Amino acid sequence: MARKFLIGGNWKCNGTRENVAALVEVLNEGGEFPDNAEVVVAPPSIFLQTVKDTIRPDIKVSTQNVGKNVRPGAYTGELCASMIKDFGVEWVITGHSERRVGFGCAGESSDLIAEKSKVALDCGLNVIMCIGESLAVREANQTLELVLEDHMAAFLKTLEEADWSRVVVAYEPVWAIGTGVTASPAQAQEVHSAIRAWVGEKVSPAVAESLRIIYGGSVKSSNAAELATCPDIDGFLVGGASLKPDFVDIIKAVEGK
Ligand SMILES: O=C[C@H](O)COP(=O)(O)O
Repeated sequence: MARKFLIGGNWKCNGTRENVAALVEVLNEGGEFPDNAEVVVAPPSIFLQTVKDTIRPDIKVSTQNVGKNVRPGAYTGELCASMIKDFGVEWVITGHSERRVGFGCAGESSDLIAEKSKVALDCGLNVIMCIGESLAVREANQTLELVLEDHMAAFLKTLEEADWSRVVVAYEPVWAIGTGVTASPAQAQEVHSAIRAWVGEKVSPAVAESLRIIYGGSVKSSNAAELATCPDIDGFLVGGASLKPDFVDIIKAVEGK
């Protein structure tokens, strides 16, 4: 069965009330989306309510992170999985490289990210789990080692086979995020296909076949169509361009792919 493309817009820490409303309007007036595209946007938490209430029904909403605790409690600054579920949000993002690095604070480890992902899955949420290497790792020829044996291995250790049906893996090379440098289709395809083969071996061939592996890193409408022709690229996680009308063109770029 063909995998449906997942196109995610990660708004990161961007937006004012005014331009969030304007962005929602652009998306709402963006016309019909391709049948083979599923669209999710992840606004900053403070805008979740307004986006959820005003965005077109065929765009789902996601948080950009999730706490590791299932239940509400004394966790200042966190959103917990049961709270997100109760609020009616269906998706969460985990393990974005910006959270792994930590903005000058303690970053999130692969084990913590896997733990958070599992908690979210157990609460019935869908999870976009991010992985990806830095430029130094790529230049040292250690991309697959890091992505598979560290990032993916932590998920493997923590998730059960049934969990993978609500998982999307987002491969985001850190050197391509926000830099304008996109991985070439060949570079992205090489890693995506290695991830799928690894999942086939370590989890099951059926899970590997149905798993959506999306690419993130300077995706724009000008490169989306070509990336979408790669057999193991099942969509995109878009940062900068998801804040612009270009996001609608990225969604439409997967038409017929
Ligand atoms: O989550 C999205 C990625 O970090 C990609 O960001 P970017 O499209 O601005 O490069």
